[in-house]
This record gives sequence, structure tokens and C-alpha cells, in this order.
Amino acid sequence: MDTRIMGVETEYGLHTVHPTKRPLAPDEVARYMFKPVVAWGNSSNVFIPNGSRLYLDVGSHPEYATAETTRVDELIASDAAGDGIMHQLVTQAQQAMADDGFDGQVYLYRNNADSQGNSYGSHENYMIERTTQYRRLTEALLPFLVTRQLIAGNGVVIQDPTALPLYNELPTGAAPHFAFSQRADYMHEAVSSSSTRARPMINTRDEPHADSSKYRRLHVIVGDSNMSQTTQLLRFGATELLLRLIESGKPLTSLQLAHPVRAIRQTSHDLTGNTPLELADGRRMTALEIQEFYYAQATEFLARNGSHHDYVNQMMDLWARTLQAISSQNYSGIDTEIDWAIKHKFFSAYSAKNNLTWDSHRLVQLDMSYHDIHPQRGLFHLLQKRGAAARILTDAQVQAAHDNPPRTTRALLRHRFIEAARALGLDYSMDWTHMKLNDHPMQTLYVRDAFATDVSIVDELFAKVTGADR
Ligand SMILES: Nc1ncnc2c1ncn2[C@@H]1O[C@H](COP(=O)(O)OP(=O)(O)OP(=O)(O)O)[C@@H](O)[C@H]1O
Ligand SMILES: [Mg+2]
Repeated sequence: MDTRIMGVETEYGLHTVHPTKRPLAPDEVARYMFKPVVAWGNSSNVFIPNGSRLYLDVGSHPEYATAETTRVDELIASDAAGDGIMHQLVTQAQQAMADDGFDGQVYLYRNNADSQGNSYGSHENYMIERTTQYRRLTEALLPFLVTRQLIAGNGVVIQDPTALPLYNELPTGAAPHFAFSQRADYMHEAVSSSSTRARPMINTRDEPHADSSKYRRLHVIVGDSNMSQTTQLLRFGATELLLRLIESGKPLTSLQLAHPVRAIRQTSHDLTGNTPLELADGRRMTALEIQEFYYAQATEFLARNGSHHDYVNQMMDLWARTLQAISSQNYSGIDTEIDWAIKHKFFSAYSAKNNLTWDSHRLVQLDMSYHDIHPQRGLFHLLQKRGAAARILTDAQVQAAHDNPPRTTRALLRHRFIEAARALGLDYSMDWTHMKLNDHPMQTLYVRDAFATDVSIVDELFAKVTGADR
């Protein structure tokens, strides 16, 4: 596909520290958070003017799903805007709770596991053509996704490996250590249709949110919820580029892993990238070699076909430098750009100064703090302010994505619809493909073309229902 729809969903972890009174359960805090949303949209599951979806499922993991985007910078901007929106909700909740006599501090984390061992995710969505053989595509992509944590892991302090699911498969034994990925230990299957208990890396549920005769939506649920924009650029950019390779007919299926779930855990717990992983054909390759294979294929593809967007060179350069940093075990070339390396640098310096080892509770706390979305309190944000974490977007770009939709997708129509309905005080409901005024159900707009940008059908609908066309 020349132009592809992409979206990312982020589930947040909620935590309240309550020094004096009875702590509020996370689901109660989440309800406080979503009170203004319910007041605004009559539901805790709404689409907002920037075209994204904001919702609270059962439990206490607020979720934000970006609008459809076609550009990686827009994707990162829309996702970052979600943090800002969530932060506003937390700030309001904090005030409302105080008014009701609760004095706790609310923390919202953009990470992948809580202290009880529950995992939540960062799910990527990539539009693919129905004609692409899905089985071949997932086979070609899986070894890349298993080893993608080398280039896009968040990094994590493993204070007690014995607490991890399938601990006995780790190469480290029980020794505390630093690992690549927050999410890897919680993956239970490679490719399947289940989403919760037997969490797969690729979820095969077939919900294209588009013309289903032409498209599918590839649903990748294995990624870490990155804080760093440059890490996201590499993660989304490399994955999307490999989809192009696969679509061009390139057979990337020669590296089938014998045990993908075991391999993803082994990979995470070895910062050298050198643990041999067993392939289905009996060969062994290291995680680093697998990544080098994909990088080489991507380089060759670009040499033949040219770059397809403005960030390709930056992305490929960062990919190369990250693999180089792991192979040389010198992370200094990427320690402002890749989440795990940014964290590793800060934690190593902090540990050296304070004489700490990886079993230190203080490091576990700092690991949480790195993912705190509070712009003045979260460790990542503090590092970014002092230049210890690189970025690709300005604050103004992120702020613009807070209220405005991406300009190249049907999110533009959704934006127009929401603004018009709200201006007229009309109740509405929507999903990714439908927009409906509740009092005019016969006028429902069904927009299955995710690339649609002509807002005139929205204007026509509102002209009809207000009688302005008479
Ligand atoms: N045609 C499309 N192709 C690819 N991605 C799409 C398309 N339309 C929408 N998306 C993206 O898919 C994501 C859907 O998010 P949503 O949270 O609703 O996902 P879901 O997985 O379908 O549902 P749930 O999270 O409730 O299980 C959004 O990020 C959106 O931008
Ligand atoms: Mg979702």
C-alpha cells in the first residue's frame, strides 16, 4: 500500500496513594476521571473532536485510541495528545476527589504492568490489503516482532524474576537485572484471536473498520507503551516499512521461530542480544542476528524503491545505531533516543552514585516514575526537559493534535460531525465507520472509506436535519 491507515491504542495504569484515609479503589478513581467525559458525551466511551476514541472499559485502565492517521509523525502526535487529555482528566478528578473529602494523589502511568502482575497494552493497528495472504504476512512479521524489543523496548527493572509468569524459562535465573521489555513476559501466544487471557502478539480478530472486501486491520498487541517519540518513530516506522516489503512479495518467511513465546522472554532478559533462539528448521539465530536480517532487507528495499516519507532516513539511521549499540555493548550512541537505553543510562548513573543494585526498591519506583504522564513530575518528562531524551515533535505540534484531527483520513469528517452536533446541542453516537444523530437515525452516515476527507457529506446531513437546505 502506498498510503496506509495506522492507529495506536494506549491503556493506562491508574494508581492512588492515599496517606491518611481509606484508599479509593482504582475503579472508583477511574469513575471520577470519566465524570466530565460522561457529562460531555453521555457515556464513558466517546469519540472526541480530534477524531480519537476515549474510553473506560470495565476495571480501571482508561484507554485512548488515536484517530486514523497516515503519517508516522501524526500518529505520534495524536498519541501524545492522548497523554495530555488523560492528564487533564486526572487533574480534574484530583480536584473532585478533594471536594468529596479524599486527599489521595492520583498517578497515571503509561506502562505495561502493575505491581500485581496485571499487564495492559499499547496496541498498533495497520491497514493491510485483503489480497495480502494474512498467514504469510504474520509468519514474515513474527520474528521481527519477537525481537523488536531490542529497538523499541521500554526497559524494565526486574527486581524479582521469580514473580514473573514462566520464570523458569528465563536465561537469568533468579538474579535481579534490567531487561529490554515490559510486555514480553506477559505474552502467551504468537498469533490468535484471543485478546485477554491467552494474550497473543498478533491478534487475528477480523474487524477492519473499513471496506472489508478490500482491507483488513493488522492488530499488533505485543509492543511496550513507549514514552520516547524517537523510539516510537523506529517502532512504527520499521514495522510499517516491513509491511511494504511483505506486500511487495518479498518472502521474509525463512526465520520461523520454533517457540516464539519462549523466544520473546529469552530475548527480553539478555541485553547482549546474543541468546541463541531456535528456528523451526533447527537452525539457531540470536535476536540481534534476526534484527540485522530485517534491517538489511529493509535497506535493500529502500535502495530499490526509494524513501516513502520524510522520516525514513532518520528511522533507518536510528535502527542501525541501535543494533550497533547492542552488538558493541556501548549504548552511548542511542541513550537519548531509545527508551530502554535512556532508562538504563539514568538508572546506572543513579545506582553508581547511591550504591544500588537491580534489586533496589528505589529503582523499581524510578521505573514507575519514568512512565508517570504528569508533565512536571514524571521522570521521562523531566529527562526530556533537560535534553536527556530526544524528541521529534514540538509542544505546539502535540498541542495542535489535542483538538485537531489528522488531515488525511476520515477523522476529519468525525471532527466536523462532532463540532456541528455540539454546536446544535444534538445527541449523537458513533463508531469508527458510523456517525449518527440519535434523533435522526435514518440519516446515519456510514463512511467505510478510511481515507475519506471530503466533509461535504457531513455538511449536507446537517443542512438536511436543520432544514437549511429547504
Ligand atoms: N481502517 C483502519 N485500518 C487500520 N486501523 C484503523 C482503521 N480504522 C481505525 N483504525 C485504528 O484502529 C484503532 C481502533 O481502536 P479501538 O480501541 O476502537 O480498537 P479495537 O481493538 O477495535 O477495540 P477494543 O479496544 O474495544 O477491543 C484506532 O487506533 C484507529 O485509529
Ligand atoms: Mg482498544
